[in-house]
Amino acid sequence: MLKIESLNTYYGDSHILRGVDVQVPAATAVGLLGRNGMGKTTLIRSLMGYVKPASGRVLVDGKDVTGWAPEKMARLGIGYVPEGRGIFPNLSVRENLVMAERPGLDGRKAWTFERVMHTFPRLAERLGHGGQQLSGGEQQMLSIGRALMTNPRLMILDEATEGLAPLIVAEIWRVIGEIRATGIATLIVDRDYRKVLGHTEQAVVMQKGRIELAGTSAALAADTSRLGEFLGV
Ligand SMILES: Nc1ncnc2c1ncn2[C@@H]1O[C@H](COP(=O)(O)OP(=O)(O)OP(=O)(O)O)[C@@H](O)[C@H]1O
Repeated sequence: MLKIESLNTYYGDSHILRGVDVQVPAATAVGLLGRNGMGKTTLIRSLMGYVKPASGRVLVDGKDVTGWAPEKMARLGIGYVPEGRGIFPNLSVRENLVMAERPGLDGRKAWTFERVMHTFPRLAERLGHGGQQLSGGEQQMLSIGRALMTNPRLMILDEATEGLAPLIVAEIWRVIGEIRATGIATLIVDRDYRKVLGHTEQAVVMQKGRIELAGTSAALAADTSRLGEFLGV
């Protein structure tokens, strides 16, 4: 459903993305791997409309949506959980969730407030708390919950487990598994390449703004020498 073709993005004079091609087929989980600073977040920000690519195309269901604003991309059914979380700190947990609620493009309401509560019991216990009163892990859950309330067809998760305690990290991976099982396509960035490869069907590895490796996650996981070369593991 998402196709990125020959994307080039600059920050000022710095050429960051250098002809990136990535596809996320419907209901498929794709991992985006690469060391720090290789361009993963820039790729996501370019496809979501936060940064304007200099050239190349972003296609959703074959339609050219390059340069569309983030709100318009969200209305196409793309849920984005940004690195560093995207919640409203001054609103309560309930308000953060309810304001995000909307049916999917096809009218589906698979994800409701009740279901998000069921998925994240911790949030259910803190409905009246303000976003800023939550722990880092709870904020991350709220950020994922907000994206799910939009009933997306594709979820983009950028470093959703970063800086969290092991138990919370395990909880987030469990939820990622649940999201996948409901047929939502996912694009997952995470430092834990084993977990990424274990939770995706396909993966790409970025190095200095280029896709250097791409294939099934199983094949990439088996090619430890090449993974080591690009991920430094
Ligand atoms: N707003 C910006 N202005 C200028 N350069 C930037 C900006 N954001 C990122 N960069 C640079 O672009 C390059 C790619 O960064 P990006 O954040 O996309 O990498 P990443 O693979 O997501 O890594 P990380 O895991 O560290 O976020 C880096 O060299 C970074 O320093």
